[in-house]
Amino acid sequence: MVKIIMHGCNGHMGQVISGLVEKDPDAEIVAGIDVADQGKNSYPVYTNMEECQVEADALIDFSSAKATDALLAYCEKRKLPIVLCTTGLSEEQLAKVEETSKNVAVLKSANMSLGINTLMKLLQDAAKVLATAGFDMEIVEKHHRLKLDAPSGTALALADSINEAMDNQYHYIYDRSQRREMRDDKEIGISAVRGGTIVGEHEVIFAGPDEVIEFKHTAYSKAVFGKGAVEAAKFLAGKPAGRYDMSDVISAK
Ligand SMILES: NC(=O)C1=CN([C@@H]2O[C@H](COP(=O)(O)OP(=O)(O)OC[C@H]3O[C@@H](n4cnc5c(N)ncnc54)[C@H](OP(=O)(O)O)[C@@H]3O)[C@@H](O)[C@H]2O)C=CC1
Ligand SMILES: O=C(O)C1=N[C@H](C(=O)O)C[C@H](O)C1
Repeated sequence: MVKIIMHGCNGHMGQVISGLVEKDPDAEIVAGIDVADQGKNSYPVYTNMEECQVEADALIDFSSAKATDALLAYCEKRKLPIVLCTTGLSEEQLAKVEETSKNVAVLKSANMSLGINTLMKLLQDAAKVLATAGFDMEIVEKHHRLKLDAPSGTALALADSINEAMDNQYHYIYDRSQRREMRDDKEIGISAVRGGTIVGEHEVIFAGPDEVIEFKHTAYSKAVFGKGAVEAAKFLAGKPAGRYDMSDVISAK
């Protein structure tokens, strides 16, 4: 039985995971942490992270980048493996994630779904052929009106995956509204759409002379992220310090 602390337990993803774990005989949420105790969880909820000293095997985080610094320090101090799913982290926070992973197991992934993590690999192969042949690459992401960060962490991760396969020759363009020049060969354009209740859509467009190839992933429910996060917590329990990602979880299955 894997014992989990749910950070951001009152939020949309915190509630999805609470529901999934209730039906899972191999996992249990032993405590939640959030800014308030709204009385909607069956486990104890702490509003002061430091006061939560409940024994656990892993912590799952879906909260806010504002909480990330304190959360990393808390998990490092407690030697508590952390599944970090919050997006919108700053460069400084990304460096802190690397530092923390020297002392405790950290699995950071902007998208916990099997589909997106498979797409990342497919895109590397596609880019090696198509970008090398001069195709332009653009990413368009669409999310619900409540999403705070843009572009999505997933859009950035997809771009990074492509860029890594292309020896990091590309730079990212987020806004063309002030530009009066043609697109350059080494850019990946990233555009964000926000509206309604769209769970999450990512399109990667390879546009070449007289032909276009599009890869598209659509999440139809937040459960795809929740399932991945619970699997990640089970995988991470008992792991030594280090940086992990969803490809480690998928290949261990
Ligand atoms: N990696 C992945 O697969 C996915 C990542 N995400 C990311 O996860 C994050 C959360 O998403 P979602 O659940 O939809 O967002 P919500 O806003 O619904 O939930 C976030 C929760 O965290 C709480 N919170 C805010 N600040 C703190 C803090 N300092 N300490 C503790 N809790 C805090 C919020 O409280 P309050 O409402 O009072 O502010 C809220 O209860 C986002 O960054 C999102 O992009 C989302 C889906 C999938
Ligand atoms: O905020 C969300 O909802 C999501 N955020 C993640 C991101 O920023 O990529 C993952 C998913 O697309 C949903």
